[in-house]
Amino acid sequence: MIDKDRIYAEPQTQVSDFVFDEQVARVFPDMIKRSVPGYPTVMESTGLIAGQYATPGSLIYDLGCSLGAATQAIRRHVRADGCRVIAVDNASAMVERCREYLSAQDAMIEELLPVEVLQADILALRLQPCSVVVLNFTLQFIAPELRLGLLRQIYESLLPGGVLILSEKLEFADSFTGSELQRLHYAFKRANGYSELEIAQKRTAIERVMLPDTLDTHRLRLQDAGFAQVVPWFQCFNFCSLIGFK
Ligand SMILES: C[S@@+](CC[C@H](N)C(=O)[O-])C[C@H]1O[C@@H](n2cnc3c(N)ncnc32)[C@H](O)[C@@H]1O
Ligand SMILES: O=C(O)C(=O)C[C@]1(C(=O)O)C=C[C@@H](O)C=C1
Repeated sequence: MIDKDRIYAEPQTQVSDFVFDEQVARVFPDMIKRSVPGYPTVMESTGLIAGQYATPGSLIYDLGCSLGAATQAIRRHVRADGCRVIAVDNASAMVERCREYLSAQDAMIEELLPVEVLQADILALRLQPCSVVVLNFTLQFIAPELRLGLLRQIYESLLPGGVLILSEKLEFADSFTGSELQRLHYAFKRANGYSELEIAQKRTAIERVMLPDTLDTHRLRLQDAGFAQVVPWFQCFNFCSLIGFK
C-alpha cells in the first residue's frame, strides 16, 4: 500500500528546505505522481527510449534514481543482450527502498536486466562507458555551477550513438508563459488533492534547493557539454523531457 503524501498538510511555523529523507521516500510514489505532470508517461517512455538506443553488452545509468521507477521501465523495454543497469542515488532512504522495489520486480518477472544500486553522489561518480544515461528530475537539485561538469562527464562516458534522457522542471524567460504554466501546474496539484497550504509550503521547501533552468539554458549547456543534437520529446505544463544525442 502506497502512503499518501501529507508532509505539508499541516501548517509549519518554519518550513525547512526540502530533503530526500525517510519521510519523503515513504510517500515518494504518491508525491511525484501528484506533483509532476506526465510523470507516468515520462517513466514508461524513458524505458522505451532506452530500448531503442541501448547497445548489446553496454551499461545503462539511472542517475538520481530515487525508487527506481525509470530503472524498472528500462528493464521492461531493453532487449539488447548483456546490458546492465547502474542505478545511483545519494539518499539512503531512497536506495534502501529502490533495492526492495527492484527485488519485487525480479520476483514477478524472470530474466530482467541485472541492476546494481549504488548509494553515491553522482558528482563524485566515475562513469564507465555506457550507451544510455537517464537523468530524470535530478539535475535541478544539483548546484547550477556544477551542472555543466556533470553533463560533460556524461557526454564523455557515452559510446558513439549513445543518448542522455534528461527530464526537468522548467523556468521561463517570458513571464506570461511562466506564470500561466505555473498556474496550470498548481491546478494539476489541486486536481490531485493537494490543498493551497500544501502547495504553498512545498513551494517554500523547494525554492532554495530545486533550481530549474529555461529550455534555452538546457539546450545551450548540453551543446556546450558536447551534445550536438538535442531533441525535446515531451512537455506537460512546466515539465519537459529531452534526448541528447552523441
Ligand atoms: C525528484 S528525484 C528524481 C526522480 C527519479 N529520477 C525518478 O525518475 O523517479 C531527485 C533524486 O535525486 C537524488 N539526488 C539529488 N542530488 C544527488 C546527488 N548529488 N547524487 C545522487 N543523487 C542525488 C535525490 O536523492 C532524489 O532521489
Ligand atoms: O515543483 C514542484 O512543486 C514539485 O513538487 C516538483 C518535485 C520535482 O520536480 O522533483 C519536487 C520535489 C519532489 O521530488 C517531487 C516533485
